[in-house]
Amino acid sequence: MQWDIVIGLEIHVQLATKTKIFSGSSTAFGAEPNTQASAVDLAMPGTLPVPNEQAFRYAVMFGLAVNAEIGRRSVFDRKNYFYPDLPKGYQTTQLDHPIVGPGFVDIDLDDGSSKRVRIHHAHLEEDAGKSLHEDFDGMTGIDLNRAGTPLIEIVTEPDMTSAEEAVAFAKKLHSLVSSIGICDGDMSQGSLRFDVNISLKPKGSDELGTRTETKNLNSFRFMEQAIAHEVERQMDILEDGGRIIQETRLYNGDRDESRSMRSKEEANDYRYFPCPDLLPVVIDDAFIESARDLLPELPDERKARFKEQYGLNDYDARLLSDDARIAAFFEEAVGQGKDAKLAANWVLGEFSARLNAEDKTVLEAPITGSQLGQLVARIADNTVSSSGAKKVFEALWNGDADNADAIIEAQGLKQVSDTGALEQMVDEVLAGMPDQVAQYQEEADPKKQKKMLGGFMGPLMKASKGQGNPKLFNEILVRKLGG
Ligand SMILES: Nc1ncnc2c1ncn2[C@@H]1O[C@H](COP(=O)(O)OP(=O)(O)OP(=O)(O)O)[C@@H](O)[C@H]1O
Ligand SMILES: [Mg+2]
Ligand SMILES: [Mg+2]
Repeated sequence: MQWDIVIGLEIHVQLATKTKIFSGSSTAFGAEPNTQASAVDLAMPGTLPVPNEQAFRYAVMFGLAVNAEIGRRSVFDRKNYFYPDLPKGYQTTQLDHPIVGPGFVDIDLDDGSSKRVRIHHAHLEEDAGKSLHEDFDGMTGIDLNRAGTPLIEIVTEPDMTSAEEAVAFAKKLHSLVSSIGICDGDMSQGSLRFDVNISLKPKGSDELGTRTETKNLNSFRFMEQAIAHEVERQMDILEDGGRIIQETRLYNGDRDESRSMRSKEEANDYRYFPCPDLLPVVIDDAFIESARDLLPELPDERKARFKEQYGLNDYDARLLSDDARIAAFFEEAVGQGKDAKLAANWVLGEFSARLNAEDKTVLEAPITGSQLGQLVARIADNTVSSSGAKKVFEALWNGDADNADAIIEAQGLKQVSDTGALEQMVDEVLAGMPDQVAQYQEEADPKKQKKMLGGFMGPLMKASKGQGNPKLFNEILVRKLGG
């Protein structure tokens, strides 16, 4: 039997506010456990929550960035459940009146096509605390520093049909929330967490199958693995004539295993009701417009600009525009914008490969965009050959000098582009190879002739101690041999 895969995502995005959503406690990461949880965060009797305006501003910025309607009147509800890291006994969240209504995000796929993923809504809520199992023997530690940290939960429609699409969407969302500055984007600190809802249906069928939800994936790689794992598990069950139980599952990426956390039958009854401590929040036009003013260029807009301004193709433009830091590095390297395609090749090629190999982010790179830009300019104006440029790059990266010109000078990598000198070398080399010259001139097939040119290049490069400009050598050769 052939199956269609159906995927919908719920994404928790930690908002980059300085303080919590309903109190003045700090949200800074890494403090001593339980030093940043106030009486309000723990809902001690007699305390009252005070909404953090910045959290609303960030949520509205997100809504605008995903083309969504903004909820003009959003209401907080209590979602009641019992868990050790939830001291209030309920999570303050939004159910029926979220701050962000329906919107969409367009994703680019590897085959060059693009696809629209609809956002069902996004709501504001507070995070819970954290249970710590590692440092405690026979006990669980509770750290409430995270309790009350503002989140938006983004819920998509079940529009994705493969792990590739789901990961592309997740990456796009990561790029979006980081670019607009509402989230620090640090996945290792849990700033973005993905819940993946997956079901299968017979190929072509209109009816959705029963879904499972795999919770709390915090890396793109685990997300991809968890989807592959769950699709296979469901397929095995369905092909054996079984049925899928709607349940929440946990995936262990280190072991590539998943287990059931709870089924729908044993699911919590959350007893949602409007929070009596918080009034509905009304968002007016002025607030929306001031949030819009804070939005920087969005990745999609940047991509369009890169194509237009620098003449890049769609693929390069996307790779360079998704991450604001890579985009900034590229634009620094491009300088006046003359050699954009070459700069793009170096940023996406040598530079990115080096970052990957050393597991570094752009910000940790030992060279700046303008340093790379100077090297690119020297390649473009023929001062250095492409093989010489690799040596210059290496030296820049290692900090041997802080600019390409100094390295080209110190390592004698300057190409000879003085035509007079090059012509003389060509004359001397050709004089020493009369048989090959005759052979070339007798050859009628231009393709074969072109190949034969290679035979002269070796001796020419040798004669110029590797510093002759190959392009110019080639031009001179063709001219002299042809005439
Ligand atoms: N048949 C299905 N197959 C795959 N995904 C589905 C299917 N039906 C719904 N979904 C997706 O499941 C998600 C449902 O999220 P939603 O927040 O509405 O409910 P929930 O998971 O029951 O609640 P909670 O927030 O408590 O986890 C959405 O992303 C939706 O697109
Ligand atoms: Mg949900
Ligand atoms: Mg869910």
